[in-house]
Amino acid sequence: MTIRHSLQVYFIMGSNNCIDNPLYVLEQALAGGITMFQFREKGRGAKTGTDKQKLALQMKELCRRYHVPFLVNDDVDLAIKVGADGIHVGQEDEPIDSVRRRCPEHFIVGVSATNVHEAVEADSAGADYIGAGPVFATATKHDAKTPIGLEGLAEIRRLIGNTPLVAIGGIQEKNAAEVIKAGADGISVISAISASENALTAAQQLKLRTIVN
Ligand SMILES: Cc1ncc(COP(=O)(O)OP(=O)(O)O)c(N)n1
Ligand SMILES: Cc1nc(C(=O)O)sc1CCOP(=O)(O)O
Ligand SMILES: [Mg+2]
Repeated sequence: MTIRHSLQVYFIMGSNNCIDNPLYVLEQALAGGITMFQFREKGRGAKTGTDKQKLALQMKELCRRYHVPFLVNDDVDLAIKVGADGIHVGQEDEPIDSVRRRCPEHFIVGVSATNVHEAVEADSAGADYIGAGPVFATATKHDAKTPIGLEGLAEIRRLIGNTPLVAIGGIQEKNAAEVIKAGADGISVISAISASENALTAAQQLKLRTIVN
């Protein structure tokens, strides 16, 4: 599967994003058809050190069983150590050229963009995909920037051409289809799955809403 296609339903989660056991939630989401996963262990109550590494390895193994790419957020050293499929870095994380020098050649390297300038810069720097957002308001990331809206997402698509593009921030079943229509190759979500009553059906519904006819 190409990176573009893997972006269709890109689930992001850390242990502090869900009430249930995160491994149970992840397996339900995988069974429901998510196409990429990012381990994002940060914020209040997040695991650290060997506890974080152990959970990363357990989540990686689950993703391997479902043939879904396993990426790590921010923590390049951990991504390399656990044999992840890639890393996601934002504007305040390790620069992409430094990440490329340190990571295995096959690594998927995703880069965040909160505006058109950052998107064009990330594209020029050789990001494998761009995570653009927040598209809508979100309470999940305490330091999220001002929402760019569907217009901002469409402008980014116009400026980066065919580079794989995933939208993030406040995306739910009700607005997923319009995000794809605006030009994203896929949606990236945390709470739409991690805070749902049923992660399997939540993933299934998001997948149905992101199919382009
Ligand atoms: C797919 C995707 N897009 C954007 C982000 C946000 O990354 P960043 O700006 O580095 O913020 P944190 O997630 O590190 O708080 C992401 N993680 N994934
Ligand atoms: C991790 C993250 N990054 C964002 C960005 O704008 O770069 S918004 C966000 C949180 C997404 O959570 P939810 O799907 O629950 O809104
Ligand atoms: Mg980051």
